[in-house]
Amino acid sequence: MIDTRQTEIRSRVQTIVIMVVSILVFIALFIGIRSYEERVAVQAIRLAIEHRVDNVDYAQAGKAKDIDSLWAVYGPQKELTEEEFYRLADPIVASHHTYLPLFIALMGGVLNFVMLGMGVNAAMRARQLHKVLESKEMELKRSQEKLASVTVIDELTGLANNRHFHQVLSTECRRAVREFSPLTLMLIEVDKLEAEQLPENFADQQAGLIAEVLKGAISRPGDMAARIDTGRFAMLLPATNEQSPVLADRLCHDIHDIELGGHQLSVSIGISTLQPSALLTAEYILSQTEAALHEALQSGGCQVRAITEDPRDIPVTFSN
Ligand SMILES: Nc1nc2c(ncn2[C@@H]2O[C@H](COP(=O)(O)OP(=O)(O)OP(=O)(O)O)[C@@H](O)[C@H]2O)c(=O)[nH]1
Repeated sequence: MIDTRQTEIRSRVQTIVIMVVSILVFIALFIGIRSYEERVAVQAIRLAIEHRVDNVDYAQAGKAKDIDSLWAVYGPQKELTEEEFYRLADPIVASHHTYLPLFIALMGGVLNFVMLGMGVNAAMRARQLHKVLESKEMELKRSQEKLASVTVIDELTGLANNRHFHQVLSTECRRAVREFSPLTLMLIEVDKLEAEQLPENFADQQAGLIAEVLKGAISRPGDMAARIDTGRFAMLLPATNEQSPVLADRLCHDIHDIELGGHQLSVSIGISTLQPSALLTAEYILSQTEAALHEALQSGGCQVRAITEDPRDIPVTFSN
């Protein structure tokens, strides 16, 4: 999120600092030129007086920066009265004064007004831009949320993601009951490795390899492989009968054959094949399969546990 307040405060402070600095620069210029003019006038007066006064302390007179200090040098000579001195000095001073310092001061004032206007204008435009940006950010956020809600693919593995899996699971449960067909669900969990430190990205690479095995294992229309958590996968197999543990065993072995970074991969699998009945809901088949997986994990991992119903045990069907 953009911090509008901070940016506004910063630009205001910048404008004020620039204005203060420029005012100081113009004051320095004004004073500098005034004193330069005065020094030039002083030198002119010194030259004008020197041919009228004897025993002048030239070193002191050369150092005089303004008219009064020049008079302090000539005054003690008593050869010039103060009135005479200033009568001589005033026209010289007047002829050396220009309107340049005044012009600079005026320019400084005008420039500062212009800068103030530009600063105010820039602040207003910045505020407008921030408003536009904020609304665009909101739009982007809404689009991202919308996109996330329609995304069905797990980015890491290319399998279905957790949300999509749960949507399809509910649909398939209802379809299985309506079409009087068995439904198989497999939950596959990565076994914990007995290693102190695993290579970087190990978990991601492991997930990728397992996903490849799962994708390669199924070919029937309607089959679905999904990654539903960091180290957890699911296979949803519609119209798949109680022979399904054969497939689970095969997967378990195939994954165990894979080596990654010197470690042999290992998974535990819980599988359940349920026949169509009033019990067949997403929650029920998930809980059955979870229980089977839990047993496989509790038994030391790298194995399959199955809960399968025989079609002959389920006498009733219904449609929903
Ligand atoms: N849904 C589904 N189930 C499968 C698939 N492959 C195997 N199975 C299940 O695993 C069981 C044993 O598989 P296999 O040893 O390959 O025997 P199969 O009966 O020849 O399997 P198919 O060639 O897929 O008919 C099958 O009876 C199915 O229950 C598959 O691609 N999709």
